[in-house]
Amino acid sequence: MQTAPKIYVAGHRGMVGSAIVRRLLADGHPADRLVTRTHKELDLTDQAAVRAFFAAEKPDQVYLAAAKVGGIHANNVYPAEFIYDNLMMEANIVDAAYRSGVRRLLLLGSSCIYPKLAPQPMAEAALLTGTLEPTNEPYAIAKIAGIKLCESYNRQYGAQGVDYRSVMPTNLYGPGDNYHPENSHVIPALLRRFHEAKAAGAPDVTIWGSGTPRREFLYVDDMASACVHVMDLDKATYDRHTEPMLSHINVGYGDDVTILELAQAVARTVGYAGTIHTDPAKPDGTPRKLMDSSRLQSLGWSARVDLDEGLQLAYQDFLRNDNRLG
Ligand SMILES: NC(=O)C1=CN([C@@H]2O[C@H](COP(=O)(O)OP(=O)(O)OC[C@H]3O[C@@H](n4cnc5c(N)ncnc54)[C@H](OP(=O)(O)O)[C@@H]3O)[C@@H](O)[C@H]2O)C=CC1
Ligand SMILES: C[C@H]1O[C@H](OP(=O)(O)OP(=O)(O)OC[C@H]2O[C@@H](n3cnc4c(=O)[nH]c(N)nc43)[C@H](O)[C@@H]2O)[C@@H](O)[C@@H](O)C1=O
Repeated sequence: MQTAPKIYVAGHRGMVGSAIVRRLLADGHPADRLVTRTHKELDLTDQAAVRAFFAAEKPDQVYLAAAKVGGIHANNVYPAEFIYDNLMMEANIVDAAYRSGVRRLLLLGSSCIYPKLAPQPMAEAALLTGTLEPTNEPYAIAKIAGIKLCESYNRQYGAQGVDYRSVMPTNLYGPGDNYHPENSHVIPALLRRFHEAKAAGAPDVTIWGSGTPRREFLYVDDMASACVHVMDLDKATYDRHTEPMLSHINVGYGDDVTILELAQAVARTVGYAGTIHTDPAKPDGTPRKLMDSSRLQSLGWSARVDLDEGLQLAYQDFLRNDNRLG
C-alpha cells in the first residue's frame, strides 16, 4: 500500500489552517502524516529556523495558510507588519520547501491582489492591471509577491518536479475567526457587535463606512475543500487550466451583498431587532470585490454553504467562544 504524503499545514491554528486540517482528517488522511508547528514553536519569519525545520521534517506537501491577517482597520494601522511578516513567511517557506525537496505547495493569497477598480467579476487576468486599494496595498503587494515566488520557482525548477500553486480566496468567515472589535474582518466584528447590542438591549448599532461596498463571502470549510481540491489536481490538469505566469486560481462563493445587507443578515442571525446606522467617517475600502471563479469551477469545484447557513454556523462558533473573548 502507498504511504500517505507527509503534509505540513503552516498556520494550522488559524481559521483556514484549522479548516484544512479538519478537511484532511475527514478525507482519511492519517493524523501521524500531518506536520504542524505553533507560532511559538516556529516563527515563520525566521529564515534559519524555517530552513532547519524543513530540513528535519522533509514534508511532501505544504499548505501555506500562515499569514499576518486582519480587516480594513488592522491593514491601515499595521502596514509594516502586514508587508514584512507576509513577505518573510512566504519567501522563507517557499525557498526552504524547494531546498528540502518539496514538490507540491499551495500558497493562500487574497482577492485584494486585484486593482481597486478591476472589472467585475475579477478574473485572474486582472492581476497587475491597475492601482491597488490603498488601505491594503502593503498586504496585497506581499500576496502578489507570493504568487510570483511560486511561479518563479516553477519556471526555474519545474524540471526537478517543483509544482507550487496558489489560490486567491475572497473574504472568508467561519469557526476559528478573530472576533477582535477593531482588528477583525467585517463578519466576526458584526457578529460580536450585534450580539453585545442584543445582550445590552441597545436600541441601535453602527457599522463602519457607508454600507454600500459590496463583498463576496465564502464559508471557511468551503475554502478548505477548495484548497485540498487544487492541491490534489494532477499536474497536467492544473497546467491545462493555468499559464506559467498567470497561475493563481480564484476561490469565491459566486455572489456578493452590500455591507448594509450583510449587517441586516447578521442582525437576523443574532436575533437583534434595533436600528442600524452607518459611519461614513470610517473607510469603505474597495467598492466591490466579486471574484470570477470560473477557472476553479471548470476544474470541478463550487461552494456549498450559503451566507445564511454560514452565518448561523459562524454565530454558533462565536457563542462557543464568547466566554474567552475578554
Ligand atoms: N480571513 C480572511 O477573510 C481571508 C484570509 N486569506 C488568507 O488565508 C490565509 C489564512 O488566513 P486566516 O486563517 O484567516 O488567518 P488567521 O489569522 O486565522 O491564521 C493565521 C495563522 O498564521 C499564524 N502566524 C502568523 N504569523 C506567524 C509567524 N510569524 N510564524 C508562525 N505562524 C504565524 C497565526 O498564528 P498566531 O495567531 O499565533 O500568530 C495563525 O495561526 C492567509 O494567507 C490569509 O491571507 C485570504 C483572504 C481572506
Ligand atoms: C479579506 C480582506 O479584508 C480586508 O479588506 P476588506 O474587504 O475591506 O475587509 P473588512 O472585512 O475589514 O471590511 C469589509 C467592509 O465592511 C465594512 N465594515 C463595516 N463595519 C465593519 C466592522 O465593524 N469591521 C470591519 N472590519 N469592517 C466593517 C468595511 O468598512 C468594509 O467596507 C483587507 O484585509 C484585505 O486585505 C483582505 O484581503
